[in-house]
Amino acid sequence: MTTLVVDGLRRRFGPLLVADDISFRLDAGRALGVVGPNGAGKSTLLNLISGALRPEAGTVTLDGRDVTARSADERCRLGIGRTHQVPRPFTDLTVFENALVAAGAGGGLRRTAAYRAASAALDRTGLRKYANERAGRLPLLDRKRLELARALATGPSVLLLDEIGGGLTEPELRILIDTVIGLRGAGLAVIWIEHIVHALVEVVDELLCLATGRVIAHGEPSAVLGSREVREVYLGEELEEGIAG
Ligand SMILES: Nc1ncnc2c1ncn2[C@@H]1O[C@H](COP(=O)(O)OP(=O)(O)OP(=O)(O)O)[C@@H](O)[C@H]1O
Repeated sequence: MTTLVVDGLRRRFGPLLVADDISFRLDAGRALGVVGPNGAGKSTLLNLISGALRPEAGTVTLDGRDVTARSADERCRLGIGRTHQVPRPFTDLTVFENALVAAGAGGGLRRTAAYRAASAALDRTGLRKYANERAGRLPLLDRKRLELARALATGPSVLLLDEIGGGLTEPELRILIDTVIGLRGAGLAVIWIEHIVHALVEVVDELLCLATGRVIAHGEPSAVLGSREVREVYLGEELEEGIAG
């Protein structure tokens, strides 16, 4: 069973502490939502897990293997896949070619295995019918799906999602939520950063709230959303929306 363990992660940017002793574990088939105000350190946390950033202290362990010293490319091959907040497809390549590049260059898969992984990623994200479209021509929902498909094509056991719900309509969001529920059901461990709290609450088993790089609450979603400290850092708006939704 895949287990991601994050232990005591710490990172600063200049004088600013953006990850302050962050620890948690996540098993296969579980989903963790990460919330927190702008600048809380959510994307930084994903970057520390994916290897885009190195911590000053702390470790990231995947299936009992310490990957802290591994590069982002190596971690991707070991099973940590991610999406980016701003989708970055190769706009001149087709949707299938984008997934194929991710399977090969990101996942380290070759030939038939890469084709299979790319093809499965398009099926899981509902993009099969656009396989031969140029990625640059896709509307927003499908660009988000392609970002997800590219992460899936790398063959992850841990999937890191960075605000893939932003800018979508409610029906589009519904499709995305169902897709992520399916991925978790298929045994992936999912970490999803999202400002749209009601979407997160439908998918995740636990929530973690960050503020100024520190975990201020972590646990069952309704308990986290009900906590006074969490409500104080949000000062209302997004969180009220989340609870109402
Ligand atoms: N490369 C960098 N150099 C310096 N400061 C940075 C860098 N990346 C992020 N920061 C700062 O670190 C803090 C945390 O940023 P981060 O992007 O992790 O927050 P976030 O919670 O993801 O925010 P948002 O919800 O707005 O995406 C912010 O104050 C940000 O300005």
